[in-house]
Amino acid sequence: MNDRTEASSAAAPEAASGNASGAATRVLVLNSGSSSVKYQLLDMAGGAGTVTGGRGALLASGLVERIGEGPVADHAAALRQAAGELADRGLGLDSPRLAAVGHRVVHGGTRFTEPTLVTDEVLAEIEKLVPLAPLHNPANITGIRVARELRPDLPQVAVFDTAFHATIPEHAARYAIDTATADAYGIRRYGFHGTSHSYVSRATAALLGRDPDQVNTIVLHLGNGASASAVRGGVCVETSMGLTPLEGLVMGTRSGDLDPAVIFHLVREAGMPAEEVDTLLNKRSGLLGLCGDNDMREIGRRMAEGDDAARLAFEVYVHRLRKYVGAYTAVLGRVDAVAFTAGVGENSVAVRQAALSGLTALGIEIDPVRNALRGGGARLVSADSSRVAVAVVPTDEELEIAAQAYELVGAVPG
Ligand SMILES: Nc1ncnc2c1ncn2[C@@H]1O[C@H](COP(=O)(O)OP(=O)(O)O)[C@@H](O)[C@H]1O
Ligand SMILES: CC(=O)OP(=O)(O)O
Ligand SMILES: [Mg+2]
Repeated sequence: MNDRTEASSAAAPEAASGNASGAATRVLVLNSGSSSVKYQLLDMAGGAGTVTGGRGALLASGLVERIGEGPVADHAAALRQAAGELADRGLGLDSPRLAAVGHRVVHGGTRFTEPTLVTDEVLAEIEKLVPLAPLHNPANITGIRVARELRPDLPQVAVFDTAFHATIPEHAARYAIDTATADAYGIRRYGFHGTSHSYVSRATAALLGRDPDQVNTIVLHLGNGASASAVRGGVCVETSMGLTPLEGLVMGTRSGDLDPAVIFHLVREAGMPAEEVDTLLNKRSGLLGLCGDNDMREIGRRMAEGDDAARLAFEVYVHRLRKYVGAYTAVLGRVDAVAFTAGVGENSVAVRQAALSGLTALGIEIDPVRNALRGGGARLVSADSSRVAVAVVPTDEELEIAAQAYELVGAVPG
């Protein structure tokens, strides 16, 4: 349990909210991952605003980790623990100040392309999408159920990872397989981490002092899961994750792109059942599969000690990134900015440097000194001579989810 609650806000939550009127202006955001639950309580009294403009005030945040490995038996237990932690600070779910709970839901299929008020019917639809996001949607559903149980009267808003990618043109969303089969089984590129790609592309435009509709950006979201997107004038036109969050970049434990025949080869030659191949590619591949570690910090330490497996894992990871930067440059035609975000993107000087060095022909020049400076907020790390701006832009999926949920409940009568 890593408690990030700010002591001052916890001690005087009402004062910290900047809202003395007692109106329901708070949103609790739940981001339930495959093995963790992140939560944030925000006060949106200033208005949902634009995400890069008016900001919600953070009242509390926390993280319940290692679900299933010890005292926290499952996601329901983790959510009850989170609710208990908030209650201990006088910020419990029973507060009349709460306007909504915003839930990150990873897969929204083709139906959910907007933030959606959760009803029984909506929940049933989200359940139907479990086979397309087996590591993520079940946790999101548990989050919704527990929050509903604790506060049945409160609006629950689902904000979908796939939503921002709904604008991807058909030629990029279609896989080149038999159309009838694809349509019968919903097989197409959906894309994920959309809340982050959306937020970061707008924050990058703001950093450049330009309107989002004037800026073409390649966003590299590099967390445990990792994905790239090409955003033209604020509209997503391509992304690296596909039917599920397995495609594309090399990730902590996921392979990303590979020849689909690898799967048949493992089934036929190694006698692996499909389930085992699924687990191999999702949980025992990526950086972990290549070198035994999925944390980029640990890989950096091992590389410094001359560890060859760690070095190779790093090189496979950045080679894939470079391929996507090149491909998305071709897709966009004109690139104004490349933006790095999430745990690895925001913190790994070495990944950013290696991924973008030698790309002068594409107009991309990273400045090693700027890149090595550790800083808090959004910042430029490109050389002055670079045609393309290179930026490090901290993502804030929770704030974006809160803003979207608050905007929606504001629009709902009653
Ligand atoms: N200082 C750092 N240097 C390099 N990598 C880092 C650093 N801090 C965090 N990371 C990486 O960020 C990853 C987690 O990113 P995050 O965006 O929090 O993931 P998620 O939201 O998917 O859990 C970790 O696996 C770790 O490799
Ligand atoms: C969709 C996805 O990969 O999410 P995460 O990075 O949280 O695992
Ligand atoms: Mg994340």
